[in-house]
Amino acid sequence: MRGKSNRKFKRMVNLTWKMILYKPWLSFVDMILWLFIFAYNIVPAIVVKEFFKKLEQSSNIDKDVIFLLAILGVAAITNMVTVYFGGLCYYVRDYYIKGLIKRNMLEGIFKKRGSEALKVSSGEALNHFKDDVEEIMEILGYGDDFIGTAAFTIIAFIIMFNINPMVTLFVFIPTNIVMLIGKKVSKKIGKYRAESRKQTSKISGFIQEIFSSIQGIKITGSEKNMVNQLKILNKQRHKAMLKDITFTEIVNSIYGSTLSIGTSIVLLLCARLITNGEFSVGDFAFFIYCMEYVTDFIQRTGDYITQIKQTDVALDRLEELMGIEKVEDLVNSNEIYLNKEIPDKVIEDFNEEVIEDKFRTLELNGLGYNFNDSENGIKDVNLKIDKGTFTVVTGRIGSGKTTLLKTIIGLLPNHSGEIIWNGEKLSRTDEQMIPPKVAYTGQIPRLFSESLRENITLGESCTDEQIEEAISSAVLEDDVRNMEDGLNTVIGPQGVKLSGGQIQRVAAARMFMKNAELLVLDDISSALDVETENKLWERLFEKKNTTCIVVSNKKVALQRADNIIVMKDGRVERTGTFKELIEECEEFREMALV
Ligand SMILES: Nc1ncnc2c1ncn2[C@@H]1O[C@H](COP(=O)(O)OP(=O)(O)OP(=O)(O)O)[C@@H](O)[C@H]1O
Repeated sequence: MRGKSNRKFKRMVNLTWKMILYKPWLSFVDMILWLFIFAYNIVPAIVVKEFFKKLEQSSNIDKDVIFLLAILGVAAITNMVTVYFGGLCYYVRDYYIKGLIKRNMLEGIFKKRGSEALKVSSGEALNHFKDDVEEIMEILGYGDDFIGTAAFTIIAFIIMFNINPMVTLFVFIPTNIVMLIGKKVSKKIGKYRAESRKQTSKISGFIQEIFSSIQGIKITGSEKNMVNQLKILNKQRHKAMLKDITFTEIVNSIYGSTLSIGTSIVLLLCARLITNGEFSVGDFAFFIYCMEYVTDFIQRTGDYITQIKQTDVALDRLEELMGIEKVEDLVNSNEIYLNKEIPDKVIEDFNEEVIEDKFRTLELNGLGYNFNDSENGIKDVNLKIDKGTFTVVTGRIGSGKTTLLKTIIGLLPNHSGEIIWNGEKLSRTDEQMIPPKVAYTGQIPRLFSESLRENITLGESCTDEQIEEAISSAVLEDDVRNMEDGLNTVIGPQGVKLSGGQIQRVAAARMFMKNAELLVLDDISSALDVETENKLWERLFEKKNTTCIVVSNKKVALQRADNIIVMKDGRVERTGTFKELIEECEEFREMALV
């Protein structure tokens, strides 16, 4: 238990320190300004004290009184100016650090294997990007306030103690009581905050799932069920939020009322002392003036303790989202290009392990991948694929075809075995098996709600001929001709305006644009009629030197294959040509002759 809180303490210190060091000058100026803003309040307090002292001595408004009033005016203007610049520093630094954390989070997610990037829905992930990053930044803001009000309180304490030690102690004793209460209850604040964040994320995730399955909901007439589920989730969130806010407010009011009691005691004491002549009206004014700021210090100390707990929750959530042990690494210094263009080199350097030599062979030696330590996945796959060949991976549902392809191209990591390119073992397949060497089209292609042209080119500049060639290879030319705006037709969210077969071929055209040496296609012809599918393979074979690995159970593809891999229960059952397998492999015969 102690070890855990030690780790959390170290984590918070490291994180705060790293954030400060990311913009050291801005942080330094920000801290000095806020220290000054809070500590400077002692000036009007002293002026008020002197003002009342003067009035006690004489009721005439002489030039000393006017001088004191002038100082008050200057102090107010100085305060306004420093608050303006303090705010500016704070928000500029806030902008940079939030940008840095979000940049590093995005990099972390992009650097993960494609199929393992996010453990939560994208709606939930967006919540992490917004709320959790906000909570992390708050720690600096509350820290500024805490340090500033503490500085004021120390100066005020010294002056007050010199005036009257006993009254001073009555001001400061409640401070310590509140500190203790804050420490005791801060554990619960963290618990309630974690729960309310969790419930909020659940709702965002569910709404995002509803948006992405509108068709399915309509077809099955499940609108009412969806609304009911949303109501249930809302109720749970309502409960969690209510607990969170109520508890936080109760804690805050404890801080407030403890102080009010302390203040009343001081007022009673001062009244007696003034009557006895041991306390001047000026001293009394000074105490009352400072009391407000000391109260503020106590309130902000409480807020700071609460914020530390809330930031801890955000850090735990980010560690889980990113699958990292040191969340402080999210503040590792990096250029974020807020005011300038990102140089091409930065984007090019993103994948560091680029393969240089032209494709000749791909070998798989004992390749294996298991989903979440289960038996599901692939085991001990051995294969050799030569340049210019057409390899079809086939097998029953769940036999491991997709997993095999994803492991080859690095969307999933290989838990065992190795992948060898031209005799060289690959170290980071996810960074190496990419265009221009390898191009992949998944089983369920993802399209953007942009035009057909943009979906095919993905924003890269290319000639009309290149696009036409890719469209022709994907047997998409008739479809484009029949579309209202041709290539400029906007295809709607995830391509809702296209048929299943069209979506597959748009994704294929996008892949052909890359002119890759090795093409990997997962069941891309599943929604095509026989004629279109025949054309697709024919055009693919016309491309000299292209090597293909495709998942398919269709005869058209199987009969054209140089080599067929029959998968069963995650293992390679047999390999061979169509003819060989029909004669020798019962598993294949049962599937292919259906
Ligand atoms: N994300 C996942 N988590 C856990 N198990 C999974 C996951 N994805 C697939 N599996 C399991 O791994 C095994 C292989 O799945 P895979 O998708 O590779 O099969 P497939 O042959 O491509 O199936 P299909 O023909 O339906 O596409 C199956 O038992 C499947 O249930």
